[in-house]
Amino acid sequence: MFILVNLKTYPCDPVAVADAVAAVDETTDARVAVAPQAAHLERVAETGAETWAQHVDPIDYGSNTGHTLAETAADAGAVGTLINHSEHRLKLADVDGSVRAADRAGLETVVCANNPAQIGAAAALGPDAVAVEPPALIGTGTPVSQADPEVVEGAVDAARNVDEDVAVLCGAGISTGDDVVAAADLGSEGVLLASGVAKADDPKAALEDLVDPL
Ligand SMILES: O=C[C@H](O)COP(=O)(O)O
Repeated sequence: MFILVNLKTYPCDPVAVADAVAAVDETTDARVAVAPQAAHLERVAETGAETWAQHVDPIDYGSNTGHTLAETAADAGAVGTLINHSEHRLKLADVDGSVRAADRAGLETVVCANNPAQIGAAAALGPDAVAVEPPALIGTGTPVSQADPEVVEGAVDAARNVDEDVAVLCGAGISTGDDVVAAADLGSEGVLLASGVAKADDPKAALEDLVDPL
């Protein structure tokens, strides 16, 4: 299982969480990675934790003020990027452009989408993975894998019907090892989560709980 921890703009210490990610990754067969804010990419990558960007823009080198260039994220140590999060929504053409930009820079891609229909569209753009996240469950602590299993199964089917090589993750409310096991049982190859780790009093203990049953 792939466990990708998105730090969003939560007021956590990104280096401390990254240290915990790196340490827990050593103890498990699961793959554990962290996605800090763009300004923290380099410091986080220096911990040795697998580091992802939260976003890259559909641009190339040039006159693009205030944007995130995929190559710059890669230079800072990112090995992958989220694209089209519910909290950073893109037009379909821009999702496509961001996937192309990430490919150009050698970044792995996870395109997020709200529901199975959008997952099918996202999978058609050829990312490495898609992640289904019902917006209503994000940040609630109610795990999509246990509260809305149909959406995860639907996403797995939708992606498989388009491109069997695109992995499917799920996210929203995931915070325990039981939630991760439930996601795996539904056909998900990973989970995308944030508050369960970024807002935890002890992020390392939260990560240990996530991987414990794997
Ligand atoms: O990117 C992560 C997702 O939005 C899930 O967030 P959450 O784990 O706080 O529900």
